[in-house]
Amino acid sequence: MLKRPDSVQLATLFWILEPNRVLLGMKKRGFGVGKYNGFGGKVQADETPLQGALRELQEECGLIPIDTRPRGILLFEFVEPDKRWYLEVHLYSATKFTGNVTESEEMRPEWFAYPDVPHGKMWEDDKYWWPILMRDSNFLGHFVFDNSQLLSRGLVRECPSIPARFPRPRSTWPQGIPPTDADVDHPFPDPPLERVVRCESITPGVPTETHPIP
Ligand SMILES: Nc1nc2c([nH]c(=O)n2[C@H]2C[C@H](O)[C@@H](COP(=O)(O)OP(=O)(O)OP(=O)(O)O)O2)c(=O)[nH]1
Repeated sequence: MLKRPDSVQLATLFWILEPNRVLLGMKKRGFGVGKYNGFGGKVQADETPLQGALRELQEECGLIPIDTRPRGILLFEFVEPDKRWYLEVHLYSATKFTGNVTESEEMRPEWFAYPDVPHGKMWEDDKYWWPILMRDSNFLGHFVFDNSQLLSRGLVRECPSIPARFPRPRSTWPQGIPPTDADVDHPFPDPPLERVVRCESITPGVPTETHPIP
């Protein structure tokens, strides 16, 4: 029997989306090493997610964004044999920036034309929300990873406005108790939401279609 979850870590992801190309970073060390991703990392205790996102972007690739927009929150749930823990990742994007693209100890930046984005070398959940990012909309997502790495199920919802924190069905957020096993199957608030995409019962390693639900 799993223990109650005891850990929620805030993190960020910043996407530099020019009209014809996106700047990705190849993670050179640590969690997700070898994968291409946006730029980001853990939010520090004295920071808001936006402050953390701006700091991480500059540290990892040297850029200062001009037209920053919040784009979504992803709640990643990692289920391990004796515990489960959560990463609440706040996503931002910008199309304009100042500074020069610079490689850092953590990330090797590289521009990709949109048709060439290396989805096979990115986190497995990304393909479920990437289309929403690409059509300039926003989203909330909840993904469960077994043994920290294998995506086992998830749910993404396109939604026009992004709340300050990932919404919970109970009013205990943000001070209170992380979700129980029962809560995490229904992590979203009631509508209004424009579109739901489910990717449940994923067979590890097998690409699964997303299913828009009208
Ligand atoms: N696109 C995508 N990004 C993810 C997924 N899971 C996941 O942790 N990330 C991102 C969110 C964060 O930007 C990063 C995790 O933070 P981190 O642990 O790498 O932080 P860090 O190495 O920068 O460490 P630090 O500098 O904050 O100490 O990876 C995922 O499934 N998809």
